[in-house]
Amino acid sequence: MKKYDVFVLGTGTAGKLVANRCKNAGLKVGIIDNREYGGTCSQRGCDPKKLLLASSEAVDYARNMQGDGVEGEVNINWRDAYNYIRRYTQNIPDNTESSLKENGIDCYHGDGSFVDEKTFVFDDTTITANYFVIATGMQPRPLTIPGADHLLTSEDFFKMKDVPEKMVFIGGGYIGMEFSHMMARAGVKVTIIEQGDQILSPFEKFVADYLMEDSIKLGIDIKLESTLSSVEKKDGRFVVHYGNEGSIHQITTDVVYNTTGRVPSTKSLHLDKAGVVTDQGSVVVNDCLQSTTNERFYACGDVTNMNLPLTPLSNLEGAIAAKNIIEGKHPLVPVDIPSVAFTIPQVASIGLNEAQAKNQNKKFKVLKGDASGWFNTRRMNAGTYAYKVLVDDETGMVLGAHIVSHEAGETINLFSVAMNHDITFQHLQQTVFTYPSWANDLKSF
Ligand SMILES: Cc1cc2nc3c(=O)[nH]c(=O)nc-3n(C[C@H](O)[C@H](O)[C@H](O)COP(=O)(O)OP(=O)(O)OC[C@H]3O[C@@H](n4cnc5c(N)ncnc54)[C@H](O)[C@@H]3O)c2cc1C
Ligand SMILES: NC(=O)c1ccc[n+]([C@@H]2O[C@H](COP(=O)([O-])OP(=O)(O)OC[C@H]3O[C@@H](n4cnc5c(N)ncnc54)[C@H](O)[C@@H]3O)[C@@H](O)[C@H]2O)c1
Repeated sequence: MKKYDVFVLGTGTAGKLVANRCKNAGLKVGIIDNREYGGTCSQRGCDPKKLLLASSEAVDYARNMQGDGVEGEVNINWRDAYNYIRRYTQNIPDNTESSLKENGIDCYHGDGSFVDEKTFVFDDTTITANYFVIATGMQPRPLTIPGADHLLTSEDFFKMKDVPEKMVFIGGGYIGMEFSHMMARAGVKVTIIEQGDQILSPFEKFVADYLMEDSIKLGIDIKLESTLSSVEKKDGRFVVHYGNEGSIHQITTDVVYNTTGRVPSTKSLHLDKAGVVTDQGSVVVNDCLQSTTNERFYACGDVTNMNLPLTPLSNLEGAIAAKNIIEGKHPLVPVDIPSVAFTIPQVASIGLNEAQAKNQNKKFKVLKGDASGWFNTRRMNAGTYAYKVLVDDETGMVLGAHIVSHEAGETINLFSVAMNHDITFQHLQQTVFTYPSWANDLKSF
């Protein structure tokens, strides 16, 4: 039997942060993970994805500049790119664990569950704690269609040593689109089967449509309003059956990735025995990130029912959960959250889209345009560049911004500063920026 002030489940972005903050405040802290330490973002999410993307970006840049200063064919060497991410990820588990231990946190490995409101058990160890923190994140959504066991996930993507000739992604969300763009640039014939009527459904249709057009030009075959029905293995390949407009179609391919979303990792924890209520697996928390049904429990990161599952939010929520455990009442103040899909071009967004602003009866003006001919894209033959910004008539504040461009993920951060610090769009436009730069383009929006 071990007793802690705080016991954290999960060693990803959120879990590590809570554990370290609580320990630094003088509390006795233990942490556990049921797999290697370090979590999703650094090992099987954002970071390895961006490392892989670096070669796609380099190739794309060089190809666009052919005949305008660059000559010679440039291609992606996937095996080298695979080794490149391995070199980055391989030390993360050990480094994460040793840094937690050096801070005086007790580190455990195991797959445990709750037996009552204050007791967690794994192997032959029993843990009691004043506070438990659930930071177990999410995992790929399992599908139940016939042949589901043939489907690979985003985790398998990062273990792929060589690229096949053909690939199918089920789901054209963040992961499906980001991976498709990398694969198409590596020479793979990609098909996306997406049940919705647009790709990247959380994004404003105006910018998602530009990406749709670019993706098609890149050679990606996108089947919208199409739902996967089954997958069968045939002669060492896979036949994907999907429904569209009432009939069933099929595609033969080498690999099929399930990129239909992610679900909270809470099933094996038996949170019900601890009196912690969940909603579709997500831990239901109040604005202090405390379980609404057991005050000994906090939750943060992807596993909560609070925010979008993104790394900056796992960080933010981890910090708030720690502050509440250490000091008491510190509610999470709602913030405007920027988000970007790392395709080429990138699609980025913050705040309300036009339909949402109308539904909320806002009075606003829409600044929208195609900037493909502007200097920033022209100088690198980068092609697509478009924006839509919603500005409140009364306050002059930005209600929402939506951009598709080579650097949309950076430009959107300027809107985040403005929206989160009450800077009007006019003041943003009046700011002096470097020239020529993407930030400076805001003056012409
Ligand atoms: C392919 C991909 C690309 C992404 N790209 C981006 C991006 O570019 N930008 C961005 O902001 N976000 C991105 N995300 C999302 C981002 O990775 C997550 O939001 C973030 O990692 C969540 O952090 P977390 O600490 O909440 O959970 P995690 O990092 O998932 O940590 C949860 C930890 O809990 C452990 N765990 C699970 N179950 C148990 C259990 N029963 N007992 C003990 N431990 C358990 C897990 O092993 C894991 O170590 C991406 C995700 C994926 C999959
Ligand atoms: N750049 C980033 O910030 C980034 C990158 C990757 C992941 N993420 C995070 O991870 C989360 C999960 O990403 P994701 O791409 O797995 O999920 P997602 O929710 O973004 O996309 C899933 C897509 O699959 C479609 N779909 C679901 N079931 C289907 C079916 N049976 N047949 C066909 N299509 C189907 C959905 O309509 C949706 O478009 C995201 O919500 C995001 O928060 C962020």
